[in-house]
Amino acid sequence: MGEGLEIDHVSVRFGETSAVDDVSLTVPQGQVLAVLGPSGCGKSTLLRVVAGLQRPDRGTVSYDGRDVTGVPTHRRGFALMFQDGQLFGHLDVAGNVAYSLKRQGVSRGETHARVDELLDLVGLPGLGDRRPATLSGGQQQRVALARALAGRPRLLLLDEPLSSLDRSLRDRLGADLRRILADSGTTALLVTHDHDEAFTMADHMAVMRAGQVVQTGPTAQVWRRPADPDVAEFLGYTTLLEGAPADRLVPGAARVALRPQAWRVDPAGAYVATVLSAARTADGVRLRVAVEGVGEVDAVGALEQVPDADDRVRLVPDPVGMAVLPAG
Ligand SMILES: Nc1ncnc2c1ncn2[C@@H]1O[C@H](COP(=O)(O)OP(=O)(O)OP(=O)(O)O)[C@@H](O)[C@H]1O
Repeated sequence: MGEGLEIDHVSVRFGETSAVDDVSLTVPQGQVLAVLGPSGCGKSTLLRVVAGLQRPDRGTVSYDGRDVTGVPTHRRGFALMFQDGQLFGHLDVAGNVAYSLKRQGVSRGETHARVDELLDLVGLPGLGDRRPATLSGGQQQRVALARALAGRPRLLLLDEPLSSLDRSLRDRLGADLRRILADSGTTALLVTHDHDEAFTMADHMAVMRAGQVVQTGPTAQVWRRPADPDVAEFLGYTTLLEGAPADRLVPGAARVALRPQAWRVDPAGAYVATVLSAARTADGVRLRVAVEGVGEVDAVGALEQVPDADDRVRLVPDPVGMAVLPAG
């Protein structure tokens, strides 16, 4: 049995609802696994089982080969971090970070040094005497991470840690958290409904649907090779091509999923299309077009040239926005 977390055939029922249905997953020592799925798929329940806050009806949770299914939360050596940080407002930043160290009976001097080290790690040196209310949302999440890491947990459990932040901050902090977890060698399980959050923070991904795990693998691999159309749609692919159009785009492929970025308006493009609709977005123009010999797809263009419905445009396909799916 390997080192790290092992979830083995875990099921949880609430009355008629099968919240978690025979889920098995492993998170090897030092790895970050994101469990990605829509609201209600059972990911929070699964996280609660791992944390020891929910007893499974079936199955076991083990760490480093030891069954911890019956071990109380505070004796598992795991730490939790939630979407809204949940810092103690009456304590300053240092007091928040030191919280678990005090409870563990760590000496004052050692606590002081560890708090400084953790505030450095999360990019907030010197902010120890600030109150949480005087920090930005992103800074508060960094403090929450420092607090979670303080007791050197063998496993960090993260429940949508970035979802209360705005988009640009989310991307930046996500990349920072990934680096911090890697630098500290932390083993982590992240649950989220946001594919960007999963992608920025984790090396490996498990996609859940209706209580079950439907795909696992390295994040880039799941991204490039979604198991089925539902997974593809959940990952942000907006169109599915099957049969001849798929084969025309990617020779030999039976099904191809496309992101809007898979087609770019370009006068030099080899494909001819009729514009069905066009809308301005912050990143450019988003089009729905009917491509000759392919079908209806989304496309992107530059804001300088917003076409009208029924206009003819030329398009260049971009493989980066395409994923080949197994035949259905
Ligand atoms: N304590 C409970 N009692 C009854 N049903 C519950 C309970 N907790 C969760 N459920 C149900 O179990 C299913 C899975 O819920 P869960 O919260 O794990 O999903 P989720 O993917 O985390 O969703 P969200 O992202 O919205 O939190 C849902 O159908 C939910 O209604």
